[in-house]
Amino acid sequence: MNSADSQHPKFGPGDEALAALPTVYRDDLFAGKVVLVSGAGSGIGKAIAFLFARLGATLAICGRKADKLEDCAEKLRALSGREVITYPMTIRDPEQVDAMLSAVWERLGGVDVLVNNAGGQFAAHAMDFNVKGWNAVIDTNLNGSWYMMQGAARRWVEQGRPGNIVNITAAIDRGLTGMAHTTASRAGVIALSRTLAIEWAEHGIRLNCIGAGAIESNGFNNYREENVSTFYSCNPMKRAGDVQDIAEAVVYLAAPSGKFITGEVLNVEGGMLLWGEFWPAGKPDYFKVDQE
Ligand SMILES: CCCCCCCCCCC/C=C/C(=O)SCCNC(=O)CCNC(=O)[C@H](O)C(C)(C)COP(=O)(O)OP(=O)(O)OC[C@H]1O[C@@H](n2cnc3c(N)ncnc32)[C@H](O)[C@@H]1OP(=O)(O)O
Ligand SMILES: NC(=O)C1=CN([C@@H]2O[C@H](COP(=O)(O)OP(=O)(O)OC[C@H]3O[C@@H](n4cnc5c(N)ncnc54)[C@H](OP(=O)(O)O)[C@@H]3O)[C@@H](O)[C@H]2O)C=CC1
Repeated sequence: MNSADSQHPKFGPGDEALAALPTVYRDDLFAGKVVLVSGAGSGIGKAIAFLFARLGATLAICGRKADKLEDCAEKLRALSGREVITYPMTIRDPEQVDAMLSAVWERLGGVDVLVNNAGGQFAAHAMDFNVKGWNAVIDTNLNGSWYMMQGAARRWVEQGRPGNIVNITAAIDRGLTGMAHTTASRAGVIALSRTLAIEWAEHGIRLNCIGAGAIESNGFNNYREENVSTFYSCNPMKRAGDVQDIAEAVVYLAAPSGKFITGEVLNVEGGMLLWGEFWPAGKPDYFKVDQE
């Protein structure tokens, strides 16, 4: 997405709108804090970065595409007047993760909050997955998030300072048809976070997950139009969430409001776990009920 497109994306708010979205938080909540957001060049990650910048944080952002990151960083600098570090890399490569974390720690002296937002999947029925596709999703969402978590935690322990991790996952408790690979990877991140919340409590490290439902964002561009339309009716609210719903939930968990919360999953999904159908790869005939 180039700079012009980022003002008028097909899905979700443009940059100008993003910078002015209403928020319940006070504008110095993260003053003096450093926040690292992965996948912040677009969609939900960008909204998270914008909100933390508005709340006084210094941002470091990473993702694969340098141009998207730089475009986002320019807007963040204009918004906050503070330094913003960009680091193009893939979270799938542990060496690139390590190099990025070292660079951020060196430039900013450390990080207070890590938001593991980078990730994704493709919509397909599980019978049709090939090995490469399965591995790509697991490697990105599960392994990538793990490298980031361990790398940050090691540095926090070394420095003797507390840390805070929020992982963006999906609302998977009822399964997600057409996304079996992502449910496996997100369940892995959730189980990992619960376990690490115990192991790393002695170091003052808190870890929590957001279970996102259908959130209107740049990510919708990866799905066929006829399937995207179902994302707006897959919950009792019969609408998609917006990127600020996730950004504000992340801030709630990362701020002092979340100081007694760890190992938790906060589902932000408009009630989708109670009711609704979601068919990102199309509805199989088996589930089609004749309407009389
Ligand atoms: C019960 C009610 C439930 C309601 C639920 C609501 C729940 C929430 C979910 C809402 C919708 C979800 C939204 C989002 O998550 S938005 C999106 C986030 N962004 C993305 O997903 C980014 C786009 N995806 C990717 O980047 C890729 O999918 C991937 C993660 C796999 C990374 O791929 P990469 O580009 O790095 O490529 P690789 O070379 O490593 O691997 C590509 C291989 O992957 C396979 N593949 C890719 N696409 C498809 C496809 N469409 N069908 C089948 N297989 C696919 C394939 O093996 C690729 O290899 P080849 O290219 O060599 O064939
Ligand atoms: N939108 C929704 O309804 C939902 C989204 N989610 C999850 O929320 C997160 C954000 O998604 P969303 O904003 O919607 O979609 P986007 O596709 O806009 O965001 C995904 C981000 O992840 C980055 N990314 C992907 N792979 C890698 C990698 N290997 N290394 C580094 N960065 C990577 C991308 O950056 P780049 O292009 O530079 O690689 C991109 O900025 C994802 O994990 C997504 O699966 C979960 C449930 C629902």
